[in-house]
Amino acid sequence: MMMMMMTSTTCRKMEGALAALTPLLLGGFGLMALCRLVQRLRLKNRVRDRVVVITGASSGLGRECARLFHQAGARLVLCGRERSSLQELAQELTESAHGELKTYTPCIVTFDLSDVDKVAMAGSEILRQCGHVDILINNAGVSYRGNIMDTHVSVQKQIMETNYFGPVALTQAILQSMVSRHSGHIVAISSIQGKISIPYRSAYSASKHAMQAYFDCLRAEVERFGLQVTVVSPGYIRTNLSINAITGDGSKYGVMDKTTATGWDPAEVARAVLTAVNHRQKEVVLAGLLPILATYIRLLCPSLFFRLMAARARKEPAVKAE
Ligand SMILES: NC(=O)C1=CN([C@@H]2O[C@H](COP(=O)(O)OP(=O)(O)OC[C@H]3O[C@@H](n4cnc5c(N)ncnc54)[C@H](OP(=O)(O)O)[C@@H]3O)[C@@H](O)[C@H]2O)C=CC1
Ligand SMILES: CCCCCCCCCCCCCCCC(=O)OCC(=O)COP(=O)(O)O
Repeated sequence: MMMMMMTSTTCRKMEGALAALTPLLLGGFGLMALCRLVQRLRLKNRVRDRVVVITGASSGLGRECARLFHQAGARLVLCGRERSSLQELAQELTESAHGELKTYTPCIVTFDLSDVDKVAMAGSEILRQCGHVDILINNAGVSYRGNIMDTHVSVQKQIMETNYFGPVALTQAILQSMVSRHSGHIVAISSIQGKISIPYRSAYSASKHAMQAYFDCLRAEVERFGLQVTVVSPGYIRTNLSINAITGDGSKYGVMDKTTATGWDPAEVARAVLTAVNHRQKEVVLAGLLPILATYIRLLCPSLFFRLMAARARKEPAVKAE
């Protein structure tokens, strides 16, 4: 009986508290919904009907960017080395259900980023086909696993050619047209490894540091022409990057690393790229607490960072066994 009384008293108290809280809760939810509505109304679509070139569109992050930018009404130019995988993607996009936005059949341009002459020709071909480029997303890239002592210089060059000189050559090929039109946005997909260097990634990290420096410089130089430059620095993303990575002797690494397998969803990173374009963000760092902390330690207390990295190098093998 005592128990029932207590329960019914508690229930009444709870009902009273709930009644008092309800307007507050409803007000809170209402306010949140209103904020979201305002945010959506404020969100500009700077992609609709625009010519958007995406390198490395055949897989991973590039593929997700292609899906998202296509849905947002972009006129896509899909780039990669293999026509068949890009054709398959173009077909998937063309056949996918559309919302109320007009969508376009993507164009395809194939070239190898490590051949700068071919890259320049591809840039001209893109301009010939589309007239101009509104947004260039330098996404394609290749990673590397190995220690410096056992890595052939040709491998160091190969990674720099694909990840740095390729994007530089493509940007250069399209830049003059953007400057003449006083309009254009160039996105560079770098990495958190463009900000900190970790052991056994020399070539990759160097290429991403170079990319960061080049595009920071470009941003400053082209601002007066009304052009935008965004550098995106993600942490691990769940793609085939580690499988496609090359080792010190140039062979394929071929392993899906745990860090990659448990990384960010590429669709989520693609959404951040779209938001960066729509909001004209100059820099986006998309990483967890530890990598971000590491970038601050590198900046504010380099000696600690060097000790941490040396300890990491001692602990980890250069190339993991399968
Ligand atoms: N996955 C991750 O953890 C992270 C990735 N990034 C960056 O994201 C970008 C996309 O990589 P991700 O999607 O993860 O990896 P994927 O390996 O899935 O995709 C890489 C893309 O780059 C293209 N590519 C590679 N080499 C060349 C070349 N020589 N010429 C032309 N295209 C080339 C590939 O196209 P194809 O082989 O069909 O020619 C492929 O479409 C890269 O710049 C990477 O550094 C940044 C941080 C973390
Ligand atoms: C006293 C405080 C201790 C704090 C410890 C901080 C040190 C943590 C080190 C963190 C290193 C993060 C590395 C992140 C690397 C990364 O996300 O790279 C993204 C990529 O580009 C992945 O390419 P990969 O080919 O390497 O898979």
